[in-house]
Amino acid sequence: MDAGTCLRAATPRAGAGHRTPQGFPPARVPAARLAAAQRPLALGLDSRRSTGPIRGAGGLKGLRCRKSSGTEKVHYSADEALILKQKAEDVLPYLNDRCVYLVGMMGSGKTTVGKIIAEVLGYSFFDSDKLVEHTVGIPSVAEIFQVHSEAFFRDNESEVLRDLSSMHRLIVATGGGAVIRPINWNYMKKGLTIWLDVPLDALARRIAAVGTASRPLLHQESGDPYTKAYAKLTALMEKRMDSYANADARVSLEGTFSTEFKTPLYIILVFIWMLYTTAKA
Ligand SMILES: Nc1ncnc2c1ncn2[C@@H]1O[C@H](COP(=O)(O)OP(=O)(O)OP(=O)(O)O)[C@@H](O)[C@H]1O
Ligand SMILES: O=C(O)C1=C[C@@H](O)[C@@H](O)[C@H](O)C1
Repeated sequence: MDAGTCLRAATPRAGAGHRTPQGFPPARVPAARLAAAQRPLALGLDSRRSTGPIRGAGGLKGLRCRKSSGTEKVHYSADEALILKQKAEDVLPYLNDRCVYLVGMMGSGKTTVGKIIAEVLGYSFFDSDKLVEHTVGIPSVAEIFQVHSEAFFRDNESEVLRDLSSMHRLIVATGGGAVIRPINWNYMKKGLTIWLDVPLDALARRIAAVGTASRPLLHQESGDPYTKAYAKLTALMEKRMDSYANADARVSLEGTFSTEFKTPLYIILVFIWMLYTTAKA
């Protein structure tokens, strides 16, 4: 499948009119380049390297990024890394130390993409689900839902977002449902918000592949995981579509099951481009 037809960057509202900034690649990277990850390069996603003290930590003071269970390396060729570095340098002055919040449905890649973006920009990465687990003292969102309730989880999620909103230079992967509470938008709008919009079909496949146990809103005891996840995601998306559309920008992924998308370079480039246009606006 042609990458250029599968992935496009778009603004959530029609007519916002983002222009391609000078020097940025068109929203298309040759497949050959994507496949050319020959020389592994120092763009590792090591969560332990993104853990420096953060400014204005408020209620989350002293907390460090704990999302990853280990070191995940994403290998780029030297050419690709250079492109990313240059694009990051273009974006940073416009970000002006603001936080970037990634919003989107469960499985849309907020964590995967967020860690890479943080690495590229030299920002710290946080996952709001993990922060809720940390503050509540229960190791999984599923257990928080079980022991307490969804409402309890949402209250804590709002508190986490409030605390994060006083900080700087963070990439935050938000929980899939963080968008449903208007107060959370008050917090997130202190930074930039990007909606990672992935077709439900791709989401259901990804989620079915890893199981639904960690995602309480999708969990079911029996039945085909893909079919059930797809049905539940569809219902959730119907309720949330307008909320996601509050984001400052939308990155839309179509036909994501092409193997090309296992290499996130293209997505990252589009993200950086969206950040550039949004931050500059
Ligand atoms: N572009 C992609 N192509 C294929 N698989 C992907 C892509 N991005 C992420 N994935 C896979 O999809 C799954 C979900 O990704 P990830 O955890 O980053 O999503 P998320 O939005 O943070 O989810 P949640 O909100 O449920 O925590 C993971 O197994 C990840 O490897
Ligand atoms: O979409 C949702 O409502 C959720 C997504 C996850 O990230 C968790 O925040 C939780 O499982 C709820």
